[in-house]
Amino acid sequence: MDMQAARHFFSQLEGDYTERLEAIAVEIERTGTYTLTTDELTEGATLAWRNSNRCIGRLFWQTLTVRDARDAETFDDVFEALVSHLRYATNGGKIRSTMTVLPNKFRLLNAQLIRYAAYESEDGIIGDPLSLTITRQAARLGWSGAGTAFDVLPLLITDGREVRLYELPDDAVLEVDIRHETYDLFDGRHIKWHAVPAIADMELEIGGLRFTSVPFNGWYMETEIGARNLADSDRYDLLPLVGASLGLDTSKERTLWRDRALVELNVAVLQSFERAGVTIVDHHTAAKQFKRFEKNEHDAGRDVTGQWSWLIPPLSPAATHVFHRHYNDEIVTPNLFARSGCPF
Ligand code: HEM
Ligand SMILES: N=C(Nc1cccc(CNC[C@@H]2CCCN2)c1)c1cccs1
Repeated sequence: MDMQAARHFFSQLEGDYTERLEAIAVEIERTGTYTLTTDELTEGATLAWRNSNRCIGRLFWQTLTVRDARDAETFDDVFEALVSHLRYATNGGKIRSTMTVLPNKFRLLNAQLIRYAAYESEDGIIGDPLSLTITRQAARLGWSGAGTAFDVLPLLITDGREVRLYELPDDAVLEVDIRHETYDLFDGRHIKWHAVPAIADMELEIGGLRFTSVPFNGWYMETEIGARNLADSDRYDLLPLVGASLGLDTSKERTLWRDRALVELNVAVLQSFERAGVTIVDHHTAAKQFKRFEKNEHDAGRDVTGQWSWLIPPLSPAATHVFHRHYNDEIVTPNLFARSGCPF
């Protein structure tokens, strides 16, 4: 552990940290590491969001709620913290951006707090193909779902020695029925999606310290659901069904039936979340908010870093300003990284 990384972090905070840095130097001398206060942890997590190059939602970086659960001792403490996180963040649909910092000793095998299970059947996969592995792991631990395409997976929590399985209570998992106000897009099939996206497989780095268990949520941009989760051929693959339900000529690409199906599927997602009173942002509004973020950062004398290929939305990217400018993809800390330790 080096003082250099600690000095870099504290130099970004308001105020004089000379004495604090001297105390940290002593702590590192004695223990090889140092401990952040809850306030320092909160500030660091907030800066990490501001530095997340792939995130289009950064205008609201100062609104993050950070819950310090580093005192969790048992598996039950961890589960309670996660359920409490989901209830607080969901807030009846008025979603609050939240991060819970757990002790590094505990880790979630789930990539997201809420994900749908996947089952292999003779006519293909039922549910979310991304969940095939975790569903098998849950089954090995005695879990069996109802077998529908939208079975919420249990949490798999490990302390490095054993894995324990916890079912989320229904009141911690808000879901939205996806229906178009004008068309029956799914030929009567019941399609839904969960309200809160909560990432559980990334690590937070602040001042040279790695926090390896920091589930965090925001709200969805509709394209994540309508242009990827429900549309990708290796996810729910609904475009052919939507195209047929709209009466489009799906026999050849040049009718652009796929593009028409995508637009109506994304309209249905926006209409459904709005009808349910659940926070969501469309990709045009999200891009305009990101433009305001760019201006705020410039006015604050800071350079914006970003990764163009992730910042452009998957639907009509060139209709947003993001597509038409370059971003410096330099990685600054504090930041959030994929679990493998590298940021990409
Ligand atoms: C508040 C509403 C938010 C919106 C609408 C939003 C939107 C997005 C979108 C659309 C992506 C790309 C995801 C993908 O394509 O898979 C993304 C990436 C990301 N966001 Fe945000 N975000 C929000 C809040 C947050 C918060 C609260 C954090 C953390 C404190 C955060 C950190 C990140 C990170 C680290 C990535 C990159 C993920 C990766 O590398 O896999 N975002 N965001
Ligand atoms: N709206 C969100 N979307 C988001 C953000 C970060 C990461 C992810 C998940 N990315 C991985 C998925 C799954 C494969 C490709 N995309 C989603 C948020 C999730 C947590 C806070 S905001």
